[in-house]
Amino acid sequence: MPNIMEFAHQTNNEIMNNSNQSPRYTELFDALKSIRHYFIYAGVFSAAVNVLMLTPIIYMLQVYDRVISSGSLSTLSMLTLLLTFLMLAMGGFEWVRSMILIAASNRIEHQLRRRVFDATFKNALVTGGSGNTSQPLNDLSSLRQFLTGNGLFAFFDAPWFPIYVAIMFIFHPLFGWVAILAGIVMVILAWANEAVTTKRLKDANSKANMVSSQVNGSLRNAEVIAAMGMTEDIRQRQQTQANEVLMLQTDASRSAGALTSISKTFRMLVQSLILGLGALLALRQEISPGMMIAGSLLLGRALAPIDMLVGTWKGFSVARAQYERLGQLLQNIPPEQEHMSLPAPVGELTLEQVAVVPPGSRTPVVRGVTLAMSPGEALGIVGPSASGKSSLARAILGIWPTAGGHVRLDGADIGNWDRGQLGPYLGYLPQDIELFDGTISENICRFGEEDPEKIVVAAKLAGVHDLILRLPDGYDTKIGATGGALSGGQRQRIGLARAVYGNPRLLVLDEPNSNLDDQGEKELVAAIQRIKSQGCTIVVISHRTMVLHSMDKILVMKEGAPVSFGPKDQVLASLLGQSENRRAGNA
Ligand SMILES: Nc1ncnc2c1ncn2[C@@H]1O[C@H](COP(=O)(O)OP(=O)(O)OP(=O)(O)O)[C@@H](O)[C@H]1O
Repeated sequence: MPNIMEFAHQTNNEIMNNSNQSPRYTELFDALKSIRHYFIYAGVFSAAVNVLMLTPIIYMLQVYDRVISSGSLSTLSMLTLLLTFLMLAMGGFEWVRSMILIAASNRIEHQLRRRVFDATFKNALVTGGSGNTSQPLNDLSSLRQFLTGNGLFAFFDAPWFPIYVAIMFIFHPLFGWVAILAGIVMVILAWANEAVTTKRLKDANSKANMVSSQVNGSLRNAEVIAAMGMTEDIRQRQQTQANEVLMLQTDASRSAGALTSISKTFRMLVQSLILGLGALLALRQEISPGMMIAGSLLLGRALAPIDMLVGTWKGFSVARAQYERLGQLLQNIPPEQEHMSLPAPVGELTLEQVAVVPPGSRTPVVRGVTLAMSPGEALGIVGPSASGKSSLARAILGIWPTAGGHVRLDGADIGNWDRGQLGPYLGYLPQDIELFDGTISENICRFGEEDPEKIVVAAKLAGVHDLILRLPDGYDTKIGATGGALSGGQRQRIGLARAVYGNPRLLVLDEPNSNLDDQGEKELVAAIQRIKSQGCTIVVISHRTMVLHSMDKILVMKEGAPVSFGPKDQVLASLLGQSENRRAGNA
């Protein structure tokens, strides 16, 4: 079946490795473009701030060259009044500028949060586990914070460098040349800073993220680790990687720290030297004493943003890496296409030559499954371990795309349904039942709007109502992410209540009885009968015969392919016959 391999190849290349394409990050760029007016306003206020920053210099020039020589107190008081007013205005403009940037950052977060959230989840699905990280959401909030941080102001102020230099040229050409030279040296220092830190910081960050997700994974399995005395080995593994992060970060911080010190020292030195140059020119009567001091102040002003750029380069590099990671994610995971709204499904399930390739893999694990189920019918899937049962269940639910053939619900390909619209009509109890942090009722109603009546109906349908009432806080009992105060069997049964919440039309149960005793299994069979009688199509993966006897049809899987499919009695009889033949052969 060559088309399966092609699909797998395409899946890997197109979905996973779009990173090979030239990075354009159109979506992220467009989002930033949509808030450009905020940056324009911030630029206008920056211009006003930068013009007003000349006020103290002009004031000083006037005081030196006019007030001191004329001894006019009224001129001094007028100038001082004007200075106070303009400085207050400058402070106000600076405040407005930072408010504008805060508004811009809130806007970008609102605009992208939902999309990044969806992409983060879809990424976890399509990468088959390697992309299970909340990093994109952290990246978004850090990027937003950078947009409001001080570092960004440097980018607004830096373009004013030529204007300050032009004024210095007017004072004296030598002043201008010194400023240009100093600016060039500072830019070289900033560039060197970038060159030595960026790669190290990027490596350190991705390693740090890996370490943190490994630690989270270890914490989730704390019991296994403690029981088998693995703490020391896990700690050492974590420590080795944490040391690498530390080394990379230390290296980057050391180089950045050295270059920042050099840059600061250089700026202070040049500022003093220009004062000396000014004194020389004043002695030669080429400039006034006021200009001598104004020159030094102007140089300080012109170089300040460049100095700030050097200081914030680290933050800028981190923000750029975040921008690239986010851009890459949004590029790899395009927004969900709008699907046409379909009428509520009745539960007609058809599989046509279905083939499945796990995300991130190239090998098909299910091939050629064809079957049809009517509403209210139950299908049992049996087969040895790793025969593709759970993979087929995921394809039936549309969590994994089919690599060949079609899974149809009410005639429409499961992939063409709008997930938001379809979700309430589907119920799923996976093999590893994950309950979420919250109360039992929140878990049962899938964290949607709590409807006590529907919650109790679901609990009764799943046969767990009495069990829940016996718990200390009943439906309000808090359970942690790992199931908290519940036993394995209780978790499984509450998972079943969550799956049947809202009267779904298609219910997929992956080994729902793995943690149940005989009594629990009897209750499960009764629950399946109740759910069936409501017209829900049920797919159950199970090894146990008690559950299989309550099914209508059975599919037997082996090594990813269907071995037989048909009415329960017929398939079970043939399975029984086969195993008796084997036993007779062995005897
Ligand atoms: N995320 C994945 N990425 C790659 N391969 C996978 C993934 N999940 C499952 N597989 C492979 O698919 C094959 C079928 O696995 P699946 O879980 O569907 O089997 P199963 O019949 O449900 O097994 P069991 O009865 O043990 O639960 C296995 O060989 C497994 O290694």
